[in-house]
Amino acid sequence: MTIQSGIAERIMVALDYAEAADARKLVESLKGIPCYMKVGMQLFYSAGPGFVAELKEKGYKVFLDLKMHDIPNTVKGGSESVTRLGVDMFNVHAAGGRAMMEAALEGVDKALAGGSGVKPLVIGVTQLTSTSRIVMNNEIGIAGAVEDAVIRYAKLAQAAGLHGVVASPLEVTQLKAACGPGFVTVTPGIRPAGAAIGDQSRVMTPPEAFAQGTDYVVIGRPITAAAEPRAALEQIIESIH
Ligand SMILES: O=c1ccn([C@@H]2O[C@H](COP(=O)(O)O)[C@@H](O)[C@H]2O)c(=O)[nH]1
Repeated sequence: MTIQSGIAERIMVALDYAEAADARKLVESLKGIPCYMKVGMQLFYSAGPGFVAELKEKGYKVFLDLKMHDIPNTVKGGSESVTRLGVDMFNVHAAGGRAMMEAALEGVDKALAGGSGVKPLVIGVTQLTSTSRIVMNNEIGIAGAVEDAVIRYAKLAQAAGLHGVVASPLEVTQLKAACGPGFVTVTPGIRPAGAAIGDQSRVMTPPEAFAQGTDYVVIGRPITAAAEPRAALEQIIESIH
């Protein structure tokens, strides 16, 4: 099939594997499809920066999804280090507060001043897509609707100078209205019709998510757990047209 690169470039494939060899096999099976690759904590903690370098050598854009959340000085140092890896995007928890997010941007600037060439997008995590209203209200202790909490976090992230947020596609319309169309939305919680929802809570199908105006969708298991991952990704791309 002909791959429409415009859409493929906005699909982030979550390489959630324990072994670099398994992630490598998946990447090989998707060869020629210009998707974004997402490296999360499972793969990064086992395979390390070397795997990010491999993906960059293969020409992929890389979202390093480590969701930093610590005191500002530590997040500044972490951000400096991941910027040096040459990632195109990384994230920090907006719940860490404005000073912490500003420190992340300072870390990026420090790495760039030291000669790292790529300026990554720095994205704030709002409410995880596995969090339902009941969990947020009764366990985490944040009152009100999830959308309201997401918008509050997003405005804080924007005030700190971040480029966008991770949220569910259900909040994209409100996010774009509150923060402007240029504020980047990265949306996991994507499930093709009929796919198992698993531990996700706030979900939409790929065409629905793009219809909301999201910039990027993050898709893991519907691709990685499919019998034929390449065919699964191709079907998702096809469904969006
Ligand atoms: O709120 C969030 C933030 C990050 N994720 C990550 O996205 C993928 C989703 O994988 P699926 O298998 O498609 O559920 C995964 O790597 C998460 O760590 C998220 O789901 N929600």
